[in-house]
Amino acid sequence: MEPQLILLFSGKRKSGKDFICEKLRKTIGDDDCCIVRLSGPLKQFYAENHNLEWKELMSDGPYKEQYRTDMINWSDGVRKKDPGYFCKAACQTAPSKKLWLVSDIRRKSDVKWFKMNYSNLKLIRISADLEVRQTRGYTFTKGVDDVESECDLDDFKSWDLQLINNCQEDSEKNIEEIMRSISYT
Ligand SMILES: Nc1ncnc2c1ncn2[C@@H]1O[C@H](COP(=O)(O)OP(=O)(O)OP(=O)(O)O)[C@@H](O)[C@H]1O
Repeated sequence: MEPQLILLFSGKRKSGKDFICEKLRKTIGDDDCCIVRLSGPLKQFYAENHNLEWKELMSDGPYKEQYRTDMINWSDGVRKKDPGYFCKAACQTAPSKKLWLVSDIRRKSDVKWFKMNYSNLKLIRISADLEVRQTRGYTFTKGVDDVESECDLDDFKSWDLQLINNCQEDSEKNIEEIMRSISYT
């Protein structure tokens, strides 16, 4: 079964993409929806290639940050040959649910791939103030924050929803707004 609706989430590091997706998943329930992470197959293939612990890479800790730059460069090489490689891999292994929450689109080529392969999409941009992101652990890192994976969608204009996520209250409003804007049976 193909999903009836796919929500694609984008946002700068520590804007709270994962936080919002998890909250939404809990609100909607696992029967109808699941989170799809493009970083899943990317990290899995990177770990296999480099003899690393995949589960550690998937967690939100220092291990992930340690390898972030190299992972970006390595995955850019893969994407050069096939821009949709990680999107395809993530969707092929995603569970069959009515609604997919894709938590980490980063490039115009990700948007393009989903538009080419699925019809019912909503694009959602999450943002948070720099100071707030800093309290969540963000520090500017050269080679991570000034490259395509972090900046390519900064000038993208066709968002269906643009949400500010600075605090708990914002996140609750955001969930309500997303819930109002989606429909599937
Ligand atoms: N509205 C919020 N209220 C409180 N804490 C939040 C909120 N949004 C995010 N956080 C916290 O901020 C941290 C970063 O959030 P999250 O991992 O969702 O960001 P992200 O955009 O997915 O980051 P990355 O791109 O680095 O994976 C987490 O510890 C999360 O719990």
